Amino acid sequence: MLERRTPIPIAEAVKKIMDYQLNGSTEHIPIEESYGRYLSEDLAATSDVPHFDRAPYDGFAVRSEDTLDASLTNPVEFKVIDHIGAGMVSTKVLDKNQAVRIMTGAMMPEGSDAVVMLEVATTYEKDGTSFMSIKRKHKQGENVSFRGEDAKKGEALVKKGTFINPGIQAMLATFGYKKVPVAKKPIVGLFATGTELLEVDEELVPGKIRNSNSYMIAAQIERAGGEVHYFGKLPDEFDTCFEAVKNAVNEVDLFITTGGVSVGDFDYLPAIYKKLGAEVLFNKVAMRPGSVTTVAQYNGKLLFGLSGNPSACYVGFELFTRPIIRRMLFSEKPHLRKERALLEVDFPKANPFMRFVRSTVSFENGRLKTAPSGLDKSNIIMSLAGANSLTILPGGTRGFQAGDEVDVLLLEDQQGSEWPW
Ligand SMILES: Nc1nc2c(c(=O)[nH]1)N[C@H]1C(S)=C(S)[C@@H](COP(=O)(O)OP(=O)(O)OC[C@H]3O[C@@H](n4cnc5c(N)ncnc54)[C@H](O)[C@@H]3O)O[C@H]1N2
Ligand code: MOO
Ligand SMILES: [Mg+2]
Repeated sequence: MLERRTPIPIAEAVKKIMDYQLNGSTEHIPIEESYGRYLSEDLAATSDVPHFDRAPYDGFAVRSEDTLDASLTNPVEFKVIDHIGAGMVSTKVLDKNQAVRIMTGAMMPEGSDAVVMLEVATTYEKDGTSFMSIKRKHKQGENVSFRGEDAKKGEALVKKGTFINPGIQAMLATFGYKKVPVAKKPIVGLFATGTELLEVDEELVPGKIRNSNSYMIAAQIERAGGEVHYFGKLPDEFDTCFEAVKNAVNEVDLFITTGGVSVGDFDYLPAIYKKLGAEVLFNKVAMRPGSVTTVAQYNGKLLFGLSGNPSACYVGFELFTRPIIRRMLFSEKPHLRKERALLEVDFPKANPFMRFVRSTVSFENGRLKTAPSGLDKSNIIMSLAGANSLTILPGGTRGFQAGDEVDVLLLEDQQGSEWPW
């Protein structure tokens, strides 16, 4: 007899997964390789930045008190006693009406407390000695980049779990991180199931299709921050699949299969979970697409039985697998970022289940708007290419109209949501 499946609300399904407090771990990698990884420790400033007062302009370091009488009608003259570039340190101590020619980035000489920009100084020589004069006064601290103005030692800067962007790389370098503590990428195992599946380089033959899910999911795993361990494709044969899954699960942190989770005669995943003795957390979710998404727990490992239908598979990954990967990357906001957007088209048909429409969000006059990125059926592949978001249409008895404000989940965003449900 056909097993009846009871759909559970999506929030409940996501919660059941997130209740598995899978821990991330740290590894130290060369800073050159850290772009695109996730910090595994909070970052604080290990020194003041800059760690000395310095000139932000090319010009002359002076004592501001010596400039007080300078005016258009009364130029004040300074004797130039030294000449330093960035990285050089003057050994001179400024005395009355003395200046040091200084370049951007050089340390302020002792005694100086202001910088005269080259453009406002008149320079000349008398008997082989350099002088400059100015026609306006400079305040104490004028044109000085002070120690600690960028960061103070001990100041909290970035939280762990943050995506390392080019700016964070600059920060890491500034604080001397030759090796960077990052979250180890969770290893996500992947099998595609289906006797109909051809390899990418195989010619099309009647009844068979090229396996696209593996490549799609592999890219999604990488986008989420995980490492793909692709085991290949499997035919719809119980024993072959059972043995393959049983052996593969032990080699990875999380495990994904695509296909074979529905109620077809060759949909073996439910029976495989049963024979393994895995605990099924849910096997039906009140959502479209991806309603057949099945998640099980086996020896503390989560097994994601994603639908074979490409769009259902895609959505199932983003809603259920992505957040646990991000959690293992120490993120405090592991779910897709949720925003409000204006619908650009009508969806007249009511749907009992919550729908996730592959969409393109864009900005118009500072407001987000959203439109489907293609045909909205779960077996459709082409609509995935332009999808940078999932538009959420809650289930119920009514449809939606262009101009309605709806929630969208952003797929390409690093900020995330703490809990979007
Ligand atoms: N009687 C019912 N039939 C179906 C139901 C249902 O509730 N009752 N649910 C439908 C829904 S919704 C979905 S979604 C699919 C889920 O099917 P499976 O997860 O079991 O996946 P398969 O049957 O293996 O494949 C479905 C579909 O996707 C194609 N596919 C599979 N793998 C790949 C791949 N790697 N690359 C590209 N395309 C793939 C496959 O050829 C099928 O066309 O079940 C419905 N049926
Ligand atoms: O799981 Mo199916 O629509 O729900 O694609
Ligand atoms: Mg099936």
